[in-house]
Formats: sequence, structure tokens, C-alpha cells
Amino acid sequence: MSTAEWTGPTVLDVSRLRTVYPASGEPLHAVRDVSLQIRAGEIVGLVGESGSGKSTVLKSVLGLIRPPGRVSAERLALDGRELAEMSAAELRRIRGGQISMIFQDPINSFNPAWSIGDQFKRVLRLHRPDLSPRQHEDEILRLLRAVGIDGRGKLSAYPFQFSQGQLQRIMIAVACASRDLKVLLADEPTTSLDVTIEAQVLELLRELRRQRGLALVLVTHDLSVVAELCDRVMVMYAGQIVEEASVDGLFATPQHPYTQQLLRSIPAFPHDGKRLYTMRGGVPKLTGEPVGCPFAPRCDSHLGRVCDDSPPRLLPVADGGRQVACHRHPAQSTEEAISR
Ligand SMILES: Nc1ncnc2c1ncn2[C@@H]1O[C@H](COP(=O)(O)OP(=O)(O)OP(=O)(O)O)[C@@H](O)[C@H]1O
Repeated sequence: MSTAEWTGPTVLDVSRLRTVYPASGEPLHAVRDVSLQIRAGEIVGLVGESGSGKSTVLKSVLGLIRPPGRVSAERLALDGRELAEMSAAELRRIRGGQISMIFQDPINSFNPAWSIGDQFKRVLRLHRPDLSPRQHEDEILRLLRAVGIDGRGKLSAYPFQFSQGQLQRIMIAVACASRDLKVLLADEPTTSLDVTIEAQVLELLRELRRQRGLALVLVTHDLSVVAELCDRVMVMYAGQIVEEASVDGLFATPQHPYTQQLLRSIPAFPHDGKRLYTMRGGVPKLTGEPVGCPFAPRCDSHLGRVCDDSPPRLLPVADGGRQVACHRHPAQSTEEAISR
């Protein structure tokens, strides 16, 4: 079935999201003007090196950045409703109700002193007011069955009594406990799992989209997970989106030099005998305003002064929602000519 058959109206609409953390000297701009529109039933990957701001985007959307960190956005709307206009009580219902997040390390997402059953019941009390406490156990068993776990006789067990893979699936079941869930934010959900369990969790996420029409934003540094699961990809570098494309488009014809170099860094399997490409340098400092393209010092396609002196904008380069922030692309020079 094609992607279009899965996708519906925009459920998450984020425009010009900025997140700043205080640093000892200057403030650190972890996320700069990131915009994302995610449709119902769509799986969007957010990729980039460690420190590029991927997790901060998810936490900012869910309201998990604590002061003195600061988040601002022109628009941050769920299912057409601006989160900034909601009361604290409404936000508590929405978070975990319509939008949930799962994390890389499941053991740290559970309270070690509470049984799994008790942690589930707390979530059901908040997000399933239609159920009486007597119905909770049946519902928990049903939710666990949906993620492939037979919970009978296990609800009084504690998190440490489950394997990593089981806990990851239980965390997904908890995140999906609300019937109103529309968006699931997943931060490296398979990074701590071995390959067979990883395949099961990816299949489970695909199934959730199919059965419930969930929109999924998947943060990962693993491009094979993106190829396996996502419809669309956003590539982040130094707090900004540098390329956005369909998965097929990104892998077939990567446009941004960072994406090209990232793809060249993936080892071939079976090994082709060639030495693996390594990208030189590291993610730049995130303090201060960028003078030129943040990727310029590491770019194999560097054009000269324009790259060092002028930050490129993320601009559409083709039909189908493809966007790139690179001076090499003709759209950029047209834009510069217009703004001159
Ligand atoms: N609470 C915090 N206080 C200060 N700086 C932070 C905080 N959280 C993250 N940062 C910084 O913000 C930048 C982006 O971090 P973030 O964790 O969002 O990146 P990431 O792309 O998700 O990386 P990773 O893949 O390693 O998780 C980094 O420079 C990081 O050190």
C-alpha cells in the first residue's frame, strides 16, 4: 500500500521552534527555527549526528524542557489547537492523552519502586476516565497483548524483572493507553536493543500506524531504521533542518552535502573492501549567531566565500515537499538575488 493511503490531515504543526539552553558563557541554541508538519498516519524520521538537536525538538514539542531552558515557536499546534492557549489542566490531559513520547532507555522511564500494573493504572486513571478501576486489569492485559506480551500473572512484577525488549514494548503500550492518541514521539526507541528485538519493535510501530492511524516522529541516528520505517525524513545539523525529503528521494538523490557525506559514512554490507568514509571535524559550537553555513568547515562541496559568509535558508527545491539549505542549489541563488 502506498504512503498516501496512510496519511491524513496535519496533526502536529510546528513552526519556527527555537530552544535555548543557558551555557556558562553565551546561551546555547540547541534548536533554531525548526518547522515540521506531520500528518495522521505518517512516519517521519529526524536524523543527524549526536548533539544536532533531535531530542531537544521532541522534548520541546512535548513541553519537557525545564527552566532555565527556553522554548518559543510561532506555532505549536496539535490537531489544529495551539498548545500555548491551553490551560495547565488541559495540557496535562493532552500530554499522554493525544501526544506521547517513548525513550531510548526503557528502564529509566519506569519508576523502579512501582509494579508495572500500578504504573499502568496511574496512566489509565488519567487518560481513560471512561473505565472503572475494576476494568483496569482487563484493559492493561489487552494493551499488553497488542504489543505481544502476555501480562497474566505479571502485573505485580517490577521493571527490573523484565528484559530490555519487553520493557520497550511495555513502554509503547503505556504510551498508547489513551484512545485519543494521535502523535507518538519516539526518541531512539531501538538503540539499546539487539537486532532481532529491534526488528520486532519496528514492526510493532508500523502496526500501530496501520491499526490506529498514529503519526510517528522517530528520532534516530540509524539511517537503516529510517529506510525501514519512515515515509519522510528531516536531516538536522547544528540545531537546524538542512534537508527534508521523502525516504526514497533522500536515499536515491541526497541533495545536501551533509546528507551525502552522512550516507557515505554507512558501512557497506557485505563489506566491499573499500576504506570507510569518515566525515572530518565535529558538530560546531551552538553559541552565537551562525555567520555562514554551519556545515561549511566540513563540507566536501564547499563553494568559497558564500558558504563562509552567508547562512543558507531552507528552501523548496522540487515538488513533493523537498527542501534543502545549501548554496549549491539554484533556488538559493535566486532567493539571494531577490533579497539583494
Ligand atoms: N538540559 C540541557 N542543558 C544544556 N544543554 C543541553 C541540555 N540538553 C541538551 N543540551 C545540548 O543541546 C544540544 C542538542 O542536544 P540534543 O540532545 O537535543 O541532541 P541530539 O541530536 O538528540 O543528540 P543525541 O543523539 O546524542 O541524543 C547539545 O549541544 C547538548 O549538549
